[in-house]
Amino acid sequence: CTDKEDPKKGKEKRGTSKEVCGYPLSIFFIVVNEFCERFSYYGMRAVLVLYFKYFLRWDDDLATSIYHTFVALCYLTPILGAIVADSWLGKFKTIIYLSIVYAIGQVAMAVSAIHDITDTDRDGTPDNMTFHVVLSMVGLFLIALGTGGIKPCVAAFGGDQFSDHQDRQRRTFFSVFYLCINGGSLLSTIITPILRAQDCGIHSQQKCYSLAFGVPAALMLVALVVFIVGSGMYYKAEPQGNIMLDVCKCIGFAIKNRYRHRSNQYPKRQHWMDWAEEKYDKLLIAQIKMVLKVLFLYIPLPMFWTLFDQKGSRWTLQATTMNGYFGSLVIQPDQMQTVNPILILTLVPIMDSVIYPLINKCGLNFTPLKRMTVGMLLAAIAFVCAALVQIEIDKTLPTFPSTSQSQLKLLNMGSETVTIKMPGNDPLNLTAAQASNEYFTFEAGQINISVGHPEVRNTISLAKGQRQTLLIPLTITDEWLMTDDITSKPQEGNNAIRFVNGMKTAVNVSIPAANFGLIEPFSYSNYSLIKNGKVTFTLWSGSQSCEYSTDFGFGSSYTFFIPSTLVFGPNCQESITAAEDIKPNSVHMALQIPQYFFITAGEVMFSVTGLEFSYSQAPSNMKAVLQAGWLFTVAIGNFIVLIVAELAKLPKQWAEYVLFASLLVAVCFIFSIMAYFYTYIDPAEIEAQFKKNVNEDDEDNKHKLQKTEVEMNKRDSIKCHDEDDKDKQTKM
Ligand SMILES: CC(C)C[C@H](NC(=O)[C@@H](N)Cc1ccccc1)C(=O)O
Repeated sequence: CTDKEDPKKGKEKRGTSKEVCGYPLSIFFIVVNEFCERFSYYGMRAVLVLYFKYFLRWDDDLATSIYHTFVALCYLTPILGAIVADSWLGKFKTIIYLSIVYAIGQVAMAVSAIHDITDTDRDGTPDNMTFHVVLSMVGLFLIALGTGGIKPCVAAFGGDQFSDHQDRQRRTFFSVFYLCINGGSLLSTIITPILRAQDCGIHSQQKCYSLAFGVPAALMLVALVVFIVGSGMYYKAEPQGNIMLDVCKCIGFAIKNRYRHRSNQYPKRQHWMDWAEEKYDKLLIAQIKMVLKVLFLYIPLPMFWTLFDQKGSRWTLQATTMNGYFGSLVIQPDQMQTVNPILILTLVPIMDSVIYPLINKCGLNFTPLKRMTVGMLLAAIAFVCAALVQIEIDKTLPTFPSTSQSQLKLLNMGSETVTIKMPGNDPLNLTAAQASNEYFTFEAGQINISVGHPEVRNTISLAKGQRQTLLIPLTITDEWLMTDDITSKPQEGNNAIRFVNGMKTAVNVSIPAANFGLIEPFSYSNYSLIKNGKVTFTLWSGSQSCEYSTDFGFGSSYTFFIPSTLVFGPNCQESITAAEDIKPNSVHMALQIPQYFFITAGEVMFSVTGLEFSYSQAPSNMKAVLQAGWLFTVAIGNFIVLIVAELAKLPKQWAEYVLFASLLVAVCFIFSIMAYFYTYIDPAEIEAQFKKNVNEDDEDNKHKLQKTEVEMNKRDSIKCHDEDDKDKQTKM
C-alpha cells in the first residue's frame, strides 16, 4: 500500500470516502455494481437466441438478426447516457435512473417468458404470442437503453473517485473493473443456461426462460441497491451544462469561420479549431482539441472488435463441428465462450503484476498505445489460429455433392451377400444387412445398376445436389426404395439418426427424448436429432420389445438397420447394424484454446488499456463522452462483421478468417503510425493551466479595472470638486 506517485501532483482527496490501501472505499460499491450488472447483462444474453427460437418460435435468421440488432443497440446507447450524464444529470443520477429503466426491462423480459400468462388452453404453449413478443421487445429496448446508458458513466464515475495523484491506483481500478465484468459474465453464462434447462410452470411444465431472465433481473436490482448504498461516499462531479451542444456549436463556428477566412491574405492558425477563438473560450477549444485527437485515434479501432465479437458467432459455429469430450466432461459449443472470461481472470493479474512490470524493468516504455497495437496483432494471430483449426476441420468434413452431382449409398436389406455393379465403379460386395462405407458420386441424372446373380437390372433416377441411399430389398426383384439423406452436418453438435425397418412387421422405435414413430415393413423413419452421449433405443413390435444402446459423439448421422432376422428379446444389440452416413466431429474443441488465448491476451492489452486511456486522455467535462466514443467503436465493429461477411462471401471459412486477420494487420499498421504521432496529455494539467491564465487575465483585468475606476473616481472627484467649487462659488 505504498504511494510512490508524483509528489508534484495535487493531493486533494475526492469525495468523503475512506481510503483503504490508498484506494477510495467508494470504488468497492462501483465494482460490485459492475459485477452484478454484467451478470445481469451476459446472463440474459446467453439464453436470448434460444428464447427467440424456442419460446417465441422465430426462425434462425430472425432470431440472429434481432439478437445482433440488440447487441449493436447496447453499444450505441452509451452516447445517449454520456450526453445526459456530462451535460445534464451528472454520472451519479444518470446511473441511478437508467439502472431503474434497466431493471424494469429485465423484469419485463422475465414476465414475457411466463407461458402460463396467455396459455388459456393449458397445452404448454402461449396462446397470445403478440403479448409475449411485444413485452419482450419493450424489455429489450429498456435493457439496451439501461445497460448502454450506464456503461460509460460507471467506468468514468469510478475513475472520478481518484485524485490526480492516484494514477497508479486508477490504472489498477480499471483492471479490477475489467475483472469484475468478466467474473460476473463468467458466472452468469454458466448459471443461466442451467436455469433455462429446468422445467417450470403453473399449468404445464416448460423450459424455464422466466427463471433464466428472472435471476438477471434480481441481480440488476442488487446492482442498483449496492450502488445506492455507497451514495454517501462518492465524489460526484457536477455536470457542466449542455457540453455536447457547446462542442457542436464551437466546432461548427470554427469550420464556418475558417471557410470565411479561406483567402491567403489571412494568416494561418496552428489548428483549425483555433478559428473558434473569436467567439469561444480558449479552455473549451483546448478541451475539444483533446477529444478530437483521441476520437481520430479511434477510427481504426472497430476492426479489433470486428474480430473480437466473432467469438460468439463464427467461433461458436466452428465449435459445433468439433468434438467436445474433455474426459468425462462434455463441453457444449456455446460453453467454449466461457474460456474468454476465465482467461481474462487469470491474464489480467498476470499482465499487471508480472508482464508489464517486467517490460518496465527492461527499460522499455510500453505505452498504452503500444499495448493496444500489440493487442491488435494478438487478435490477428488468434484468427490465423482459427484458420488453421478450420483447415483441420475441413479435412474431416464430408464432401457433399455439388448442384450438378448426385451421391448414392447402398444398403443390402437382404440376408445374403449381393454384388452390385454401377457405372464407373468396381463391383461392390455387400454382406447381409451391410451398407456401403461411402457415398458414390455421379454426374449423370440416371444410372443403370445391376444387383445379384442372376443379375437384376434397374435404371434409377438420382436427385441433383442430393445424397440418397438405395435400399436393396430382401427379394431383389421387389421394388427398390430410395431414401433422401441429410446433406449438411447436423447443427449444434446434434446427431441425425434414422431407422430402416427390414422386417415384415411394423416396428416402433423410441428413446426418452424422441419417438421415431411406427416404421412400416421395408420402410424408414425420418431423421431425429439426438444429443451426444449414450442412448438406449427401445424397439417394439406388437407386445415384444428389445433394447439397443450406442454412444454418440457430435455432428454425426447414422442409419440404423433393423434386419428381417431380428429376434426380439431383452437385447437386440448384435442384430442391428449402423451405417455411418456422416462421421462424428473428430477435431477436438481443445484446439480452439490457442485462438481463445490469443484473442483474450489481445483483449487484455487492447480493451483494458483502451478503457483507461479513454478516461485519462479525456477532459474533465467529457470523460463519459469519450467512454461512449470508445464503446461506439464496439458497435461499429459489430456492423463491420455483418458487412464484410455479406460482401466477401468466401467459399471457405478458413479464407474468411485469414481475410479478417489480414484486415486487422493492415489496420494495426495504420494505427501504429497514428499512435506514433500522438502525444500523451494530462488534461487536468492543461485545464489548470488555462484556468490559471484566465485567473491571471482576470487579475490583470481586475487591476486594470481598479486602475480605471481609481482614475475615473479621481476624475469624478476632480469634477465634483470643480462642481462643488462652482456650487460653492455660486452659493457663495
Ligand atoms: C466489449 C466490452 C467493451 C468489454 C467487456 N467485455 C468483456 O470483458 C468480455 N471479455 C466479456 C465476455 C464474457 C463472456 C463471453 C464473452 C465476453 C464488457 O462487457 O464490458
